[in-house]
Amino acid sequence: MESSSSTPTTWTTYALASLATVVIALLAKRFRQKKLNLPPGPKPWPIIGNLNLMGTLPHRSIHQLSLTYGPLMQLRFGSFPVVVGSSVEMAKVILKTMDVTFAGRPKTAAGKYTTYNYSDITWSPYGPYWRQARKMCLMELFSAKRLESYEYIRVEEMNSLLQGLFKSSGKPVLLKDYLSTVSLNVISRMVLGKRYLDESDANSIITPVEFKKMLDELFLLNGVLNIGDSIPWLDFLDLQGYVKRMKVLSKKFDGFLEHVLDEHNARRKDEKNYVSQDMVDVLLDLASDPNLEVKLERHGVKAFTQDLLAGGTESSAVTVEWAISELLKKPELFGKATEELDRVIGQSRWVTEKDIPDLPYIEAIVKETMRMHPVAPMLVPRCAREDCKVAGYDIQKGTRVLVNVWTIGRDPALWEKPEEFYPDRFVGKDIDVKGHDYELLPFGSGRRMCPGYSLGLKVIQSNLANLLHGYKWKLPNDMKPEELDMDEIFGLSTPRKIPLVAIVEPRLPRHLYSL
Ligand code: HEM
Repeated sequence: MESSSSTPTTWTTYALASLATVVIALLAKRFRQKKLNLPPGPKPWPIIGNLNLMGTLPHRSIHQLSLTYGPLMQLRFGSFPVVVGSSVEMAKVILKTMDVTFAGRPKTAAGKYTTYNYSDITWSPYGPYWRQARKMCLMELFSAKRLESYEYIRVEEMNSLLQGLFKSSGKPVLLKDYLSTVSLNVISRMVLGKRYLDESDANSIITPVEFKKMLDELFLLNGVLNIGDSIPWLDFLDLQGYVKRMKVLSKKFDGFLEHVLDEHNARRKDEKNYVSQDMVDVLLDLASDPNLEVKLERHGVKAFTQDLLAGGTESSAVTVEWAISELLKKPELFGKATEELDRVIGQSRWVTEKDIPDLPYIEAIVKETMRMHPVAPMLVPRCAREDCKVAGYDIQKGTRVLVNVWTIGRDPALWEKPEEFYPDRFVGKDIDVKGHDYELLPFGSGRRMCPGYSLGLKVIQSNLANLLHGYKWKLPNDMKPEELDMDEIFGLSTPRKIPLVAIVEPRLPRHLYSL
């Protein structure tokens, strides 16, 4: 009897106790959140957060918002807080003072599906695997010695660009095609040991056109705002169809990379006095090293290889195309560049990489192009690895962190007439692009800074210098400079929306073009 009469009381007690616990937990959470001093930002909508405020060019939408909410702003993309730094001071805090805290990368569908489940360098989380990858970049892949040893490749490929343009003199040319062929061939020969994607190679399993399309798709898919990344419970619907495209793309890349690794492994096995000749060889050597701190698996070698091919191809071509476009809009600047080239180099030879430090105006054009058209306008997203405070505001662990270098490049407090393409602003100024001048960060800064920046810069500077040294440039069909469209499209890189078409005429003695 006693037990039966006490049962309902016990249940009621349990139920009340549980309810009280839930209420206390909810109140505690609310109380904790209330106490958080989050950076200012627009009020988020339920479910979508602030995604409704993002236009087709998110860096521009975010720029507009930062004019209202200030240099440290918090947005919400679906379920995730996103903090944006938009000033030199904030860039310095995020990329230098608190670099270790913000050295993570968010988990995205692109990282999962297109980079072998985050096994590449760009999307791998901060930790021993990524640290080892960066060490390899520093010591093996991009050491000054190795880059110098590949100079002959860069020269040969640039020569074929200059020759190709000579053959098309007087006719409209699609500059980007020429530029991405050079970049692709340079990086392909350095990383894979040969052009691989040579039209004339009967064994080639992929055409250059197809491969460039794959790289364009990779850059686009790595830069898009995929709804499933922001609203995980909608992920399975793949509303924009991006995940499907990622899976198709990764299959294509994998087929190609498998072929590359098989060929390299065969040579390692068959050649008597085998020595490593290219970056894939170096990666395979490292993968077979038993003393490596963290094992590098076959899929890791493929992921790194793809990263290097992608990082090395698109960005340099995009930057040179923007530079020539800006000059065509302000043709009087061609004269300043050629005056310097004629004075320093003369009319009897081409420009070499070693000449670049003697060509401050060319360097200034490159910097000005990177200020106005940074390839990655908000760098690559980072992720807070722990709760922390920036400028007195609370930033929660897992927050995605962007640095809007596009906004910094347009800050009127830093740049006079920021909308104007004016390379002279850099002449005689001690500002470089190597990650310590926070007003100009096209390669980022800190631990996650672009490891390929010195290669990228070499290709951009020497290609641009020779394009200006060797050719006169004009717009086709008597197009006026003001009619040249300067719209961009957003992805992981930010190229011209309408590729540049221009007409070139040689400006050096003819015999120099038989390269
Ligand atoms: C114009 C040329 C280039 C530009 C403007 C550029 C820009 C960038 C930027 C902005 C980042 C992100 C930095 C950050 O998160 O703070 C990055 C990362 C990276 N870049 Fe580049 N890049 C260029 C060329 C290259 C080249 C030539 C390679 C390799 C061949 C390369 C490989 C990478 C890799 C692997 C990362 C990821 C680094 C990490 O997460 O630790 N890039 N690049």
